[in-house]
Amino acid sequence: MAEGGFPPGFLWGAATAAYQIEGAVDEGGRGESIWDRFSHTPGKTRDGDTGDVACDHYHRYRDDVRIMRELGLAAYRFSVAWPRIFPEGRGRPNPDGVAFYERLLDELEKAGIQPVVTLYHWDLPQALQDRGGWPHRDTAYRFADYAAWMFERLGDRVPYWITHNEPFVVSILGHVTGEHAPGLNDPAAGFRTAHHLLLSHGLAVQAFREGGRRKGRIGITLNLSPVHPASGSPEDEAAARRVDGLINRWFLDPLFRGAYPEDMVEHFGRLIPLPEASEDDMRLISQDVDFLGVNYYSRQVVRHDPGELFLQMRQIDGPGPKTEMGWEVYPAGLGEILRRLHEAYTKAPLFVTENGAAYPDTVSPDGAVHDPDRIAYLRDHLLELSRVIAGGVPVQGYFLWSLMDNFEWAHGYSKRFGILYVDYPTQRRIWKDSAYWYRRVIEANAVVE
Ligand SMILES: OC[C@@H]1[C@@H](O)[C@H](O)[C@@H](O)c2nc(CNc3ccccc3)cn21
Repeated sequence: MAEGGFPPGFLWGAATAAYQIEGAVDEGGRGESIWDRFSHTPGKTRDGDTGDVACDHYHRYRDDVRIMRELGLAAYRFSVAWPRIFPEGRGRPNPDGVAFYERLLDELEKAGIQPVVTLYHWDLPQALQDRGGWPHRDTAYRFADYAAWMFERLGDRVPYWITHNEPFVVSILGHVTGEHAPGLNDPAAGFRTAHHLLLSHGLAVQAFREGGRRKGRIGITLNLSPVHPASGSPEDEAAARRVDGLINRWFLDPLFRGAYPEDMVEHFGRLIPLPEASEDDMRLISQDVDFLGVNYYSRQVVRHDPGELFLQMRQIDGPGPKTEMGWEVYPAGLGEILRRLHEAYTKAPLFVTENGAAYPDTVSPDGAVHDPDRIAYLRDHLLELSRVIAGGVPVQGYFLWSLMDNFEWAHGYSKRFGILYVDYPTQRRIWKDSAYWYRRVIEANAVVE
């Protein structure tokens, strides 16, 4: 392949998530989620922003799919809101809830766009949180019931299933730092959550396999980052290894090696009561997946800090340019993490299930949205991806985060990741320059200027 080129059939897509774009939180029989409760809790999100309306995608999905078709997307990654299917998280399914996703699948099918469905992108039914949430082992079995029901109902129409989006973020930001729903500060609950998310993934994979002949493929999506020491000192190298041990290896090792990383079990075991990891659990967790989804945004740079309780480290800014999130633009990190996965963890196909950047986009007097920094970010990461694939790593698709500006969790609507600008008061979608550029990349199946 020429420099910047991609293999024939490479799957070009864009990604979103239910709570970030759908809105209509009280329509169609949807139950409350932990993000409804969290975002309506004063002080938890910027300016008190909530997903009540978001991008109103619940009502505008036909127009949004039309734009996806005009972009030339081959695939669209979205998540199903569990509380739309099971408003109480369990029991009787809600026909209006699944009907929305069937309508969305109809539009995608008409547009020739393959659906990539994430079953859990952070919006746990509040009713399950009230019964203990992810720290409670029973929630893993409720997720498996939800997943099995979805496989039965939509399995013939969905070629790619992703069980979870970023168990690290759900565990740590939701249950240790408290920046995300349900907003806990309880490390022991965080590690129980991590184990139950992985267990629920394994139970779902088992249900998927037991469902007999299945046309689709199933995997999981992890946020993965290379972790570099701030200096070559032994202390900084060790700090980087510890951070790598939590962000990356705490999830990769159970999934692909059937055990938690020994060094980190030793490290955290001294600080926190860790959950029992039975052989049966680890066998379920480490079943083969058909693919691994990788969300990549940036690298981490860390130095030793003996005063920090959890990992004795301090994250520092890398020298590169920063996006609006304060994340360093570091395209080489995408190649580093993908090559490491292929060499050290799995020969399974990989997908970049999220990559993108937030910048302070504005609508120019001419009505256009000029976002050269985003185009540069995407171009550099796609050039890196092209080189990785040319080097033999089986990356089969790329999903840009995000199709449209949306509710950026605790940052509310203050951060814009979309290639479509959303004018929230009117809900107009305005193509940014990066949308026109991405359409040209897809048409060429190669990076363009
Ligand atoms: O922040 C941008 C996106 C977010 O909108 C997606 O819902 C989520 O899947 C997502 N994950 C990351 C990268 N991981 C991460 C790490 C620490 C804090 C927050 C996100 C970025 N993003």
